[in-house]
Amino acid sequence: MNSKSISSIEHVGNDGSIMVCDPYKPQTTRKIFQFNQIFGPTTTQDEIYRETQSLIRSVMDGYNVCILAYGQTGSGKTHTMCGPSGGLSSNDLGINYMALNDLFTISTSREDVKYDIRVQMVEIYNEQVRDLLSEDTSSTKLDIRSSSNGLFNLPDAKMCPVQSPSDVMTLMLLGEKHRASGPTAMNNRSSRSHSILTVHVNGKDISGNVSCSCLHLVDLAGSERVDRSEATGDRLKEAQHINKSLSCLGDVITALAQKNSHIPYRNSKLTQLLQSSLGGNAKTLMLAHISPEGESYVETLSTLKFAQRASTVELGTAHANKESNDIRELKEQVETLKKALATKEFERSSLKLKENTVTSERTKQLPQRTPPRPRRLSLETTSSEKGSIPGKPPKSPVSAMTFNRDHGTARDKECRIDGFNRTKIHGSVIQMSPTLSEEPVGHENEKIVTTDDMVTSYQLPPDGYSQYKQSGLDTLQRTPCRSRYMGVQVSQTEEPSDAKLDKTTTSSVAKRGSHLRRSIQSSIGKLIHGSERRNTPHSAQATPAKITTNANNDGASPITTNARLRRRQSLTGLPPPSTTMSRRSSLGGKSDSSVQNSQIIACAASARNYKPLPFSWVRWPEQHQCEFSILS
Ligand SMILES: Nc1ncnc2c1ncn2[C@@H]1O[C@H](COP(=O)(O)OP(=O)(O)OP(=O)(O)O)[C@@H](O)[C@H]1O
Repeated sequence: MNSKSISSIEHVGNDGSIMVCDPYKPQTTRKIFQFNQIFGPTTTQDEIYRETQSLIRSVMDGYNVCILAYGQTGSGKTHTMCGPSGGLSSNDLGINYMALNDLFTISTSREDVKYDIRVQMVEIYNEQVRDLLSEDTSSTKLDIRSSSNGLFNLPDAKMCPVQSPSDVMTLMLLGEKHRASGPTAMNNRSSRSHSILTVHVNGKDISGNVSCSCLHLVDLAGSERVDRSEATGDRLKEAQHINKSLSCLGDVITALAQKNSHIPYRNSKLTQLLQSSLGGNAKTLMLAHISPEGESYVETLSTLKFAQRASTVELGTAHANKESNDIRELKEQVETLKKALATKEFERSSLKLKENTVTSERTKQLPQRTPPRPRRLSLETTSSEKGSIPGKPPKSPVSAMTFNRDHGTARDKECRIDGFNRTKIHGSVIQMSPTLSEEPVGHENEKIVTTDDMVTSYQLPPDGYSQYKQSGLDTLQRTPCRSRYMGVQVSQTEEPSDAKLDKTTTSSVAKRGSHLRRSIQSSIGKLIHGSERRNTPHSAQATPAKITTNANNDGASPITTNARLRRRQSLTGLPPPSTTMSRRSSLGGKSDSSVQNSQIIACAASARNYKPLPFSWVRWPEQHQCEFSILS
């Protein structure tokens, strides 16, 4: 303090009170603050340390302790904590050194406890944490990690074991050397960073009881008014970071004092690292440094207000981090069991994962070995398979009808029915959906719906339809009764107009769905295979009769082969096929009617292609049935 300047401190009481006023505005109100202890300018380092010695000793008992030096720049923080700048003399040693020295003294005095003391020293410079005990501090930027107990620490900071006070002296000189400092108008050797010296103390007595604690000795950078410190360039940048982090510290102190639910520890590296000391169960001591000169009245008032606020913070009850041998053994057992459990869980999950992998691989391989067989398909396939056995009739489609009725009816109700063909199309799709839903959806299943959507009028397969159009047979589309199934519908409704059909169809959706299904089912193994069987003497009569039965759902009006052939001939003008002609030759053979044959050839070729896959038999005949119906 300049001897010529006027002091802002009017009175210091023995009870820890202090009264300040602005010496340049004597008429302003005096401010009185109350603290635990006030130290004057003539107080020695040793006297200050003695006030803190009890705290230092409690570190050896397992308590966490933090001593902070706060105040404006040039107020003596570094002097108090580290001692005089430029070297350590035995007379003016700072709290840091004296504290560590004391720890060693206590350590040697307690013969029944073995202590392990390690030291870390870091600084927060421009909001970056740097290791002061590392040889190359510029490249050693430390990350703050959150530990399991929610507190922050610096696991990557160099931890130096110390055996004696001389070790401590060496490390502190190294840290001071590395610490960022620079001259300002307020201080020739102003600290431009916050330094944190952390002493980790682990003790273990002869009974096996252990204690673990740490001591934070914090020398904060001084708050400064830039107009007074005349900081520019790097100094200005440093000052901004310093003031910002100190502001964050003030926010945390304020939040703690007001017992807010949220404490903004994460707003700065400083408050993160000091979280356990500021709001935890540590024993914390703040040394507030002020400059008594009148020019610093504003800073002094600010520092005193801050310190008073900090003094109102209620820390949690400090407790020693001690563990008895029994507790420690139990904890070790718990940890061992936890690790064993985790290993078991891992093995179990690995096994489960393997099983899932094997299952999925099997599932992938399954379709290759066994093609998907929809329920309805099984009926039709059975029918076709049985149909290949002479004398054994195809399986009745009743079960398929029963199965499809429910689903088909439900779907029919949802659909907008605007005509026979649309109704039929939906019927055919609906028949597929419940069947397909029980099997893995295959590519061909998707094609079914697509094809139905595309060929809405007559349910032709796309390729068949194009060939059909090219052949000129599309004129048949305008003929209302080209489909056998349509013929059945017409006979029931008598009027094929859309309006009547809508009424009829809507009122008897379920029936029509059944008819459709029966029709398609009967067509699936009978129009295709049946036509093959027609070439054999025993099946030539049975197959068309079954088709009609399925279409009419009553089995009362069988159609003979001759009638069928006559009708085909009347529609197509083709001569009746030879009885010895196989289906393939009759459809795809050398017929005069290239138009009809080309159409049917497409279907037959499709049938050949799809034949190895029973699944395809389900979807293809539906289209084939319609195709065949139109042409027949
Ligand atoms: N109690 C004291 N007795 C003798 N000299 C002191 C005392 N306190 C501080 N000084 C001197 O005042 C100057 C500034 O002190 P110091 O560097 O400790 O301040 P500071 O608060 O740490 O400043 P900054 O925040 O800028 O680092 C130093 O030269 C220091 O030796």
